[in-house]
Amino acid sequence: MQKILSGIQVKELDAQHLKLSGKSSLELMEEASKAFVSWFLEQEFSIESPVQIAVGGGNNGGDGLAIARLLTEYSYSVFILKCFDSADKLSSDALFNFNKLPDSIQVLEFVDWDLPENGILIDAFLGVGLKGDLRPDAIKIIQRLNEFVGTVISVDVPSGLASDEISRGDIVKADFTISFAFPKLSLILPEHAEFVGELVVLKIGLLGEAYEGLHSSFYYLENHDIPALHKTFNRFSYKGDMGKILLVGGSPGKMGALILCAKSALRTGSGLVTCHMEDSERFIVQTAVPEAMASWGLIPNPEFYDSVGIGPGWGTENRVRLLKQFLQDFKKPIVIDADGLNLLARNPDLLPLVPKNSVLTPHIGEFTRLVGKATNHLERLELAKRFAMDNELILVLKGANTVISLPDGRQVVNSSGNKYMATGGSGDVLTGMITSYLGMGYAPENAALCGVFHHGMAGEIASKSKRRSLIASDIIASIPDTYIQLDIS
Ligand SMILES: NC(=O)C1=CN([C@@H]2O[C@H](COP(=O)(O)OP(=O)(O)OC[C@H]3O[C@@H](n4cnc5c(N)ncnc54)[C@H](OP(=O)(O)O)[C@@H]3O)[C@@H](O)[C@H]2O)[C@H](O)CC1
Ligand SMILES: [K+]
Repeated sequence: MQKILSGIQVKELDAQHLKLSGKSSLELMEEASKAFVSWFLEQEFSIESPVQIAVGGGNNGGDGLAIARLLTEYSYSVFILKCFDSADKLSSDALFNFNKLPDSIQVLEFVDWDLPENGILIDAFLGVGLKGDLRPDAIKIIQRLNEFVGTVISVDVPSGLASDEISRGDIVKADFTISFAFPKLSLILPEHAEFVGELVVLKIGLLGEAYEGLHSSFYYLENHDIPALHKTFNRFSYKGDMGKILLVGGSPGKMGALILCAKSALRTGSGLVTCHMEDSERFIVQTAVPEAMASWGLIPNPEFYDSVGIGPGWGTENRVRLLKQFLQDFKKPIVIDADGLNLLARNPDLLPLVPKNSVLTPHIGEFTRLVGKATNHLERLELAKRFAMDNELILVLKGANTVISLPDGRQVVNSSGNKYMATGGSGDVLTGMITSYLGMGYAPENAALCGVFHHGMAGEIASKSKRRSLIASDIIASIPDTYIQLDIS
């Protein structure tokens, strides 16, 4: 997994990397710009779309100038919007690329810019070199850039966004942010989602020895990390190997949550799924999910199950005794979600009974009730880290970039998923997936990472054809495609 570095560390990395690799910063700029252009070409933006590139005086602007030159090689009409006073204000690498601009590129003073109705705006005004509060001239430029109605693509970070803290005020609102090497911490904070748009991270040769030497407790979970986290099964495997899991949840009017959870566990690969619920509701499960078994009345024998998932749609009335008994009887890691978490929040004496390395999956509301209130997401992530370490639990804080806090202090930021997944039942699907992996004998950390990643990826696949019409069942229906696309048998 790739480490996520802070803005200050990026500076350190740059200097160290150049020293150790013998590469020049100009070579690195060319590499970053080429990676950007490869991504740009993959999007198949119309060649008719004029491309405006807002260029600042630092190396972010230098990237923009190199991108401009490279894009003309692919017949795009490119305009440079000068957001710096004069060439003598440019960094040396930016100046080099300014002088290499082909004559076909028109260079406009920012003040002379007539906002076009459409097209593409590449924002290479300010990158990670932003220091302190924005100066008034920069604020004016950003406000103007935000009046553009076409597609806005920010280079490395949306201009005006600070790398390591919560930013407020004037920041470019991008449709896409194309960040180099690894995401900067601020790009994954929900407070910045409206500025970052869709985040794309492009690999550049910055990740050698110098990068290895820098410490961070934040990691980024991507496609290529996933296959190694999975267990493999052979042709002698039988349904018992694929795990026997118990899902406890549902209540009158909320049986859908348990059903989604069960279906998702089955699609994830569980061999045997049993749902435990109130007597009155058992027919619903038996009808909706014929592959699952139903249990009601007496508490099922925990010895029989490889893992347990508790909470979806469960309600909190008269549940404490049952939850306590599960926690006492079941010694292996379990998954706790939704009302299971609300019960823990109201009965903190139960927390020490939760088996070590269990996976808790709160959304922000549940997190606040269970762990505490934070004034911003950075603070919340710090609370999450402490909670996971102190209680030796895995805490999956759900959101646009779900963060998995591990008992050893690492915090893993998920890269899959999108805005269309914010729909009822999406969390129940995740609970089914993680419980399923635990039941298959995955180490709890791998179960949480695989569950979160495949869940997000299934949502991405489903939303290609569903967009805002996406419902939780569509995520379940796309789980098989995640295995196919990642070549997992
Ligand atoms: N290591 C990498 O990953 C690579 C990074 N690249 C790109 O480089 C930028 C970082 O470049 P840097 O030159 O360090 O800084 P920026 O271009 O982001 O910013 C410097 C310019 O910003 C102006 N500035 C700074 N603070 C303010 C402010 N408060 N208000 C207004 N303007 C501000 C500054 O102006 P000065 O007059 O103060 O000097 C500069 O003009 C990184 O983000 C990547 O895009 C490489 O190209 C590839 C490898
Ligand atoms: K930028």
